[in-house]
Amino acid sequence: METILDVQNLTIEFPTETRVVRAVKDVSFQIQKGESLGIVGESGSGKSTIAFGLFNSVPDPGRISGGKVHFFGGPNFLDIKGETRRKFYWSKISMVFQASQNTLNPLLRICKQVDDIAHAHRLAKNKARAKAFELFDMMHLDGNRVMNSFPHELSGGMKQRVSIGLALLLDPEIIVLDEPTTALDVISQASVLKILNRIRKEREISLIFITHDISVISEVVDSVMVMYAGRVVEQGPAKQVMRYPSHPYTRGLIRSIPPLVGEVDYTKALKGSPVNLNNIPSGCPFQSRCELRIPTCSEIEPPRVQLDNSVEVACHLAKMEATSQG
Ligand SMILES: Nc1ncnc2c1ncn2[C@@H]1O[C@H](COP(=O)(O)OP(=O)(O)OP(=O)(O)O)[C@@H](O)[C@H]1O
Repeated sequence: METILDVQNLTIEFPTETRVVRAVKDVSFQIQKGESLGIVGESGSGKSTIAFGLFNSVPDPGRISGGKVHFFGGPNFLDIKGETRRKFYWSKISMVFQASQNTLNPLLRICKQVDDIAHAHRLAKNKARAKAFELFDMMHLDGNRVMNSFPHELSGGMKQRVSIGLALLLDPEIIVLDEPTTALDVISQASVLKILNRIRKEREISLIFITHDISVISEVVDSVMVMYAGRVVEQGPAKQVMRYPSHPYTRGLIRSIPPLVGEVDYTKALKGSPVNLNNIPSGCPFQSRCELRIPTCSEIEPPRVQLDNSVEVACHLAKMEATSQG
């Protein structure tokens, strides 16, 4: 298997007036060619900041204070600057931003936006348009109608599929999708995910899905990384994590998924709210919401332990269970 992306100990900080907020702490993961990874966690857990980190474009006043990002076994991408870095985007790795349908230029017909991308990357206009037709067709869009439309003439779901189509225009090898389906109804969500999965398989593209909703991606990703307070609390093959979640937070996220039929049981929902990054207690950042906490949880931050099922988890209890079984 070819490693397409290797992220090692990525740490990203936002200095505030009183202290430095560590929005992403020591995050490591790898993606192989054609593989998909889901990054999951509640709002504020650091998911989007990781994506900006991969592109070395963390918004001010943020800064990457540690770690390395290697694409295709190359040098640390965080050391690469200027034009080389810019060219790399879109052609090798591209991103579909949160509410990306709103990032389409409202003043330009879609065909003009295709031309702009072609121009910026020195691609022949007719080739780019032909490719866009092909991609829109794959996204179940009527190419003629879409190409001649202004964004406001398209529905939210169509615009989202156009954005994804545009992200594929230069044949990137990795696409990062930040909440790609949040603005869509359930049917459009399922359809967009199905299409993306098909494209991934056909073209062997690697995908990173970022979402707060674990139910959205559980069926379409190979592996899952669960984030809490900027840390990875559980990470491993999606089937294992979904079937046998080891971290109490992951269990809470899964229990909070509303059933497809019947009443929503609010007693199962995750209790409390995410920890304030300005004021993380010592020990485990999840301790105040954890029903299983033990004294050690308020004293020592749990180290990551590797379980038998290839899952890594940062929880004292999981570590104790693993040790007692092993
Ligand atoms: N521009 C910024 N200035 C200051 N702090 C920031 C900035 N962007 C992010 N942060 C900090 O980083 C934390 C993580 O933000 P991030 O957007 O990565 O979370 P997220 O998990 O993607 O949530 P959401 O789904 O709501 O975007 C925030 O809670 C905030 O403390």
